[in-house]
Amino acid sequence: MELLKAQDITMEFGGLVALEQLNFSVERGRIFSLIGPNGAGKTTFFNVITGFYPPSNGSIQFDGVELVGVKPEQITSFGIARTFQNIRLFANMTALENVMVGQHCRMNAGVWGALSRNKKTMIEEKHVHRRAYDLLKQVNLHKQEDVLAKNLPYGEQRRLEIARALGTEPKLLLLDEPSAGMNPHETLELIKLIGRLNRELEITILLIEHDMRVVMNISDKVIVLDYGKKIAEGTPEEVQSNERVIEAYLGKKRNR
Ligand SMILES: Nc1ncnc2c1ncn2[C@@H]1O[C@H](COP(=O)(O)OP(=O)(O)OP(=O)(O)O)[C@@H](O)[C@H]1O
Repeated sequence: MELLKAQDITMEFGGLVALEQLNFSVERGRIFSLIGPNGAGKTTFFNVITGFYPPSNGSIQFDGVELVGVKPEQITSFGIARTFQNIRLFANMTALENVMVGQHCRMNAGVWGALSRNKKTMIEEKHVHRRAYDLLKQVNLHKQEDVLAKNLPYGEQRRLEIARALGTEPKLLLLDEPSAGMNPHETLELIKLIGRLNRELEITILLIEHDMRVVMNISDKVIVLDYGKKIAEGTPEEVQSNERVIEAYLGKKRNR
């Protein structure tokens, strides 16, 4: 069954059409990869799903709810979380604090509760603290709970971003180039982590990825964009041998 369904999504920036009448579905419980050459529109699509860019046309249904026109914070509370191509952590906060911030949208205490530090707020804070630690455990970073984000190695910063995203309790996790800058060992750990989140926490995953080893290893389905259009969709094997995909990557017969 579809968890996310985008219909006829067009995104224009001035005269540039970054996405053109894109139809795109992600089935619940699966791992989908979104690939395509540089500038194909992959990150733009993430920005449209998460409400950062209102599309010029089209609709996106998530778990039966329309997302177009909804603010990013509300989309997060519906159950969509993301990580970014360029890591966006709070550099001077510890690993644990970064994850605690991620849980903000699921907390009940408002500003007054936090300031007055009443009993209810204190209990909630304790809960948030414990859950943040559990999430660090999920990504195998619990031993680094007190390390400032900026002092973590690159691969660990990427895993911390994932833990922070998990704090929002997503049904759908969008990962933008999660393996970028990772060494082979870190990449292998990432592949295992993504598989575990999908299997054990039943999180549906859509990832943008350039590393074909990652894509081929973990994807149930691969969707290929080129110049804002979907040019192929299928299993990793099907997509790998698709003529249009090979042309797009090798730059043959390009007419734009
Ligand atoms: N805010 C913006 N204003 C103007 N043009 C934009 C904006 N964001 C993206 N674009 C353009 O839209 C097109 C698609 O960009 P996008 O970043 O989505 O591609 P991508 O497939 O994610 O590329 P990469 O793999 O290099 O990250 C590009 O031509 C880009 O320059």
